[in-house]
Amino acid sequence: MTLLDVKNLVQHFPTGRGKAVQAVNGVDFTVDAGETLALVGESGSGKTTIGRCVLGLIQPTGGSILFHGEPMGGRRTLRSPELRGRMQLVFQEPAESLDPRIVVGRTIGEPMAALGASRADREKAVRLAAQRVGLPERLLGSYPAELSMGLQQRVGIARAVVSRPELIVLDEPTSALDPSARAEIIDLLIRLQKELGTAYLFISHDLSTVRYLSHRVAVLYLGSIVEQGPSAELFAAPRHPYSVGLLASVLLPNPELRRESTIRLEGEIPSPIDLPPGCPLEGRCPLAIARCREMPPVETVSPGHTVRCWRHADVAQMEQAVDYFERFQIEAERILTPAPSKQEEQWAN
Ligand SMILES: Nc1ncnc2c1ncn2[C@@H]1O[C@H](COP(=O)(O)OP(=O)(O)OP(=O)(O)O)[C@@H](O)[C@H]1O
Repeated sequence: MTLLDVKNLVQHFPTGRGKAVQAVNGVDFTVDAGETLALVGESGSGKTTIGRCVLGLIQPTGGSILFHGEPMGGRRTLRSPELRGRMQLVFQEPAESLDPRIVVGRTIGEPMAALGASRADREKAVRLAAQRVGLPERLLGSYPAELSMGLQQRVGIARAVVSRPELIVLDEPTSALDPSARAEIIDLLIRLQKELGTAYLFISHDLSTVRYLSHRVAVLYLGSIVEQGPSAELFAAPRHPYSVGLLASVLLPNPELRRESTIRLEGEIPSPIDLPPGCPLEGRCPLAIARCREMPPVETVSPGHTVRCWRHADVAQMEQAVDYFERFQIEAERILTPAPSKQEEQWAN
């Protein structure tokens, strides 16, 4: 069942000099009940802006966002009475999203209070949510500053799941965490999705976590989705030069896995105020031809997989030999598996 249907979404922010930051430029995607769609891209590619539009927090310049077939925006936001508790948000910085003066048990219960739950129901829901996210009950009376960053993020997630929402927008939920807390939070999010059937819109620039969590991936560049497809397919055989560049850049730090990438992106990202008339990647793409400079690429669609690139057939051919999927598996495991502690090492020997 389609939960969220985003069509031709456009978000431009006027700069005051007759120009505008073209943050989102005609984006289409859907999210089904219970699935995870990852929005990936470098800083400034428009991920957070899309998340804010989806939750009705900003009014898009154009296009439509349907949640259960009804448009978002105007008075219909995640806080409107009809949608309260059905959509939630988890932020990147747990400390900033929690009120330092309020004990975490009360913070977790906020969505239930907004729904008008009785005190007894609220307390029951808070205990259940804390249990679900692995937050010991004795910590419910603590203040955020008394908890580690990983536990603070568990509080943020408990607050998001307490009302059993259908959709959670997760905005870089693990990027502020150390590797071991990150791995735990990823496992937790996967488990919660299985238990509760919640859909996730997972915003991230970190491809190694995206690979673990998402069913489908949409790759954003300068406010456009350049490639979108099933996660396994996109990681195994990316079809857009930008996706290849992103994947290769994650693998580059590890010399064991490094391979001379066939496609390297160099040069400056154009300004979102002055986007080029053709493909926005043209100036950085080693495969670019005259047509790329002159005309924006049309979207090529094969079942479940879209790509916007005039050279996509050549990319597919060039990248066939690279098993990114296998390389990612190894690299993601290396990144996500915490090094054993000194004590563990002593026990092992
Ligand atoms: N309120 C605003 N006014 C003007 N420009 C904005 C506003 N919000 C975002 N932008 C611009 O829109 C573009 C997209 O920003 P956005 O925060 O959505 O990107 P992002 O991919 O989420 O980046 P990051 O990973 O750094 O959060 C950027 O150029 C940003 O400067």
